[in-house]
Amino acid sequence: MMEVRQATAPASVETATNAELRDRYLVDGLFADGEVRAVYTHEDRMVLAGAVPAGDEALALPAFEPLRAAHFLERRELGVINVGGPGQVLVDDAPYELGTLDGAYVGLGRRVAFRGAGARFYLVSATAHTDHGVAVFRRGETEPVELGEQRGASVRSLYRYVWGPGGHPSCQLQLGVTVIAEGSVWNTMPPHRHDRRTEVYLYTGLSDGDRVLHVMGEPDRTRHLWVADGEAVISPSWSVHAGAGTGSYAFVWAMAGENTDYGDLDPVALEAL
Ligand SMILES: O=C(O)C(=O)C[C@H](O)C(=O)CO
Repeated sequence: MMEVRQATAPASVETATNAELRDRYLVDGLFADGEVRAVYTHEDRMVLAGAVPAGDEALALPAFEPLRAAHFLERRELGVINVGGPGQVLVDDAPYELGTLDGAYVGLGRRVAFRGAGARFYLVSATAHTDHGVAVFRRGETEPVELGEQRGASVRSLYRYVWGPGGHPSCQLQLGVTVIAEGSVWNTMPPHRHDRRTEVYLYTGLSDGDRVLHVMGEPDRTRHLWVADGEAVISPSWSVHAGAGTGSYAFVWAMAGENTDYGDLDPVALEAL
């Protein structure tokens, strides 16, 4: 199943009802046992998906009809983060083991499937013009960038997996995981946007009763979304993206667009919000 969402204009956010905001920017219901569920957004043509293998069967990544392709990665590259228990990503039948919050990059042209009851694979894809191979990223072996401060309740560790020069090369995709420290609540504070890319956050590790208050929109007219575990938010290039959790959490960030320079972001001063 693949849902298609259109690109949106910044001014429409100010007057949108809560239901309209959620329909346009919140992605829920991605994870269902034995299925691959996907959303195609026309914002930089990113695809987000959840793949949940059940039993011992391999679960193949389908060539969803809206792609009009013989197979999913015919004209695309893929990032994978396992947000569940241990499992395998099969790339052209070769197995790669991924533990919780480990990641993988799969380049143009390859066939992908997933295996492992208990694993939950979050997938992000962008259009691609050349093959950048296959790579696995282990959170335990990745040196994080430490950000934030205790007085602002924003201490967090940012694990960069695919992030442009210095990281594994890609056509467009950038991908990583940020883990909020115990006792901190804020991600991406102070916030930013990046005019040259779309970014998507998938929140994970939240307990059932907790939520993240995710802030979006143009800096001087922000709105918010309440987001639960396993839900994602699409941030078009004009939108700030930041959030505060009511409990501990992590999130997967992924970007696609004009460049692969992680540092190409436009900071927004708190006074401008
Ligand atoms: O907590 C943070 O700060 C982030 O993780 C920021 C994201 O990586 C991001 O928004 C990159 O543009």
